[in-house]
Amino acid sequence: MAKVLVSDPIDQVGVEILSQVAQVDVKTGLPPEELVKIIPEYDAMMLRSGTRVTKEIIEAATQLKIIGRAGVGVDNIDVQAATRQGIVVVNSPEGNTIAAAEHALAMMLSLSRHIPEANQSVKNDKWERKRFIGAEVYKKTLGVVGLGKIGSHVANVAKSMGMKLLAYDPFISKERADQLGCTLVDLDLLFAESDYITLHIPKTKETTHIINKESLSKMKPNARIINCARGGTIDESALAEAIAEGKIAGAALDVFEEEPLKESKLREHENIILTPHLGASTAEAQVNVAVDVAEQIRDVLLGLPARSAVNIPGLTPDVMEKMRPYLQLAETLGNLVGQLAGGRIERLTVRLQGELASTKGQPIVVASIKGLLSQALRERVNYVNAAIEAKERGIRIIETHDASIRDYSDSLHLAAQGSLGEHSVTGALLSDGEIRITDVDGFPINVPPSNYMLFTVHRDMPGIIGKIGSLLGSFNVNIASMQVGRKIVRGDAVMALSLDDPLPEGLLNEITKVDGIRDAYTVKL
Ligand SMILES: NC(=O)C1=CN([C@@H]2O[C@H](COP(=O)(O)OP(=O)(O)OC[C@H]3O[C@@H](n4cnc5c(N)ncnc54)[C@H](O)[C@@H]3O)[C@@H](O)[C@H]2O)C=CC1
Ligand SMILES: O=C(O)CCC(=O)C(=O)O
Repeated sequence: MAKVLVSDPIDQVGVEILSQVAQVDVKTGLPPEELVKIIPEYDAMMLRSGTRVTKEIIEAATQLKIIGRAGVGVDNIDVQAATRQGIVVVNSPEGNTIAAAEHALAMMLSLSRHIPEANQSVKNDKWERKRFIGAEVYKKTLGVVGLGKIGSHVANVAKSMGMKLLAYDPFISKERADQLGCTLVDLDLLFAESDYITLHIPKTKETTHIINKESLSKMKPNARIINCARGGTIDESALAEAIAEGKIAGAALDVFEEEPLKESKLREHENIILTPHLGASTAEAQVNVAVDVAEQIRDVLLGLPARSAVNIPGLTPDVMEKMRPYLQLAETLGNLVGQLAGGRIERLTVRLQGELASTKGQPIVVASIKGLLSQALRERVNYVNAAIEAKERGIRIIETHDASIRDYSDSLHLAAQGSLGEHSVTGALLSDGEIRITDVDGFPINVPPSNYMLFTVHRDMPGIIGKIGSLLGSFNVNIASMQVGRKIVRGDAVMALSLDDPLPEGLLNEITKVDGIRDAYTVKL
């Protein structure tokens, strides 16, 4: 039975889903050295933001097939290392959207009305009504940085509270911003005009310290900043300094450069509100993300696709479902051409032909590479790491589309340059989804792929086929089917044989000695 490690607290419903297919061990708060020790036992891992899945942990995870992040951000996982090792990383892109948006809105109102300090004051037996004069958000300007799922919900609610909305997001169209009632502006204008600035961006190279000493100096003295997105997007010492000097009015932070927050000047100011990464911490969101991610882990352990994989570009379940027969075709042809071309492949050309030419090529290319590398890497190559493995091996991948080639209504042509020279194969799908190899090295044939195959290039002359048949028979190798393809009579021809048994050692050499045989290749599909 598969084993799943749950390394952060997740809702019980997630554990129940995982338990349908696996033994589930809930071990939270493990130190990294302990995690490295136990991770080799596990097939899957499920976590929130509390566990850091480092390269070291991934390299020790020899059985791991999937890492599930019960939440949005995967910045606590070394996704690159996981990809390299063929481990699928999934998340829950929408399960906690509302929770995080509502937390940001709660932070904005708490900042405006001094709720945390007023609460503390009453609990300290005081009644300080004059001390806590607040500000209304009505008719104030909210600058939303990052107009994705959470930013959009914040904008929607803020609009209904009568706020004016500015937004900065270089990847969002003006139409989408208009729909949300936001005016798209550049960052400097957003900083200069906003009374409230709320961040809803991932942490990237571009967004690291997007709020810094310089940007803080552009803000209004009454500006208040809210960050319920990612730590590291704000330069925390510059922020503490700006607030200490009265350059801006306050900040509310849920996320930090380092979590848990260590010694920090942020703690010193009354007009800074701090929460311990609670954006997703609602009962509803925790059920949503636990179900979403546990279902994906269950599916992957059952051999089904994951719906929100962050490291299988282009291969969403929809695409997988629609393209499955073509992906199978591509894998088979990749495997075949890889063996014909020998090891040390330098180049793979993938040509989508006929009606297939209008299809997005990337999934088919990835599947072809997976097939190509499958002899060398076996189960270590999958849809996650195929492209990266090819790149690291220096294999040039060329994708072309040609709608004018219509031998079959659609077909796939793969050519590979390897240590045995340049070889090509073409294949198509029959109406029942069966795969046919329709061309080898330019010779037309029509054979289904089979476990063991023998291909020969020979002179088209009487007697050759019989000789090969007898030779195979003398070694007790049974022929399941045989096809010959030629371009011209008595020129060169290709013979494709499906065999019930693998070729015994030495037989291939005997075959190449037969008069008229130019080349012979044995292939295992
Ligand atoms: N505090 C918490 O507990 C939670 C935090 N989050 C975090 O909130 C953030 C937003 O999440 P979602 O809205 O779900 O993500 P999303 O992917 O839907 O939206 C992110 C938006 O940021 C934009 N963006 C990317 N680079 C940008 C840049 N340089 N400048 C401006 N905009 C940029 C993208 O175009 C996108 O529209 C993420 O970092 C996520 O990890 C999410 C849930 C809970
Ligand atoms: O799991 C959590 O509580 C953190 C959620 C979060 O930050 C995210 O989903 O990006």
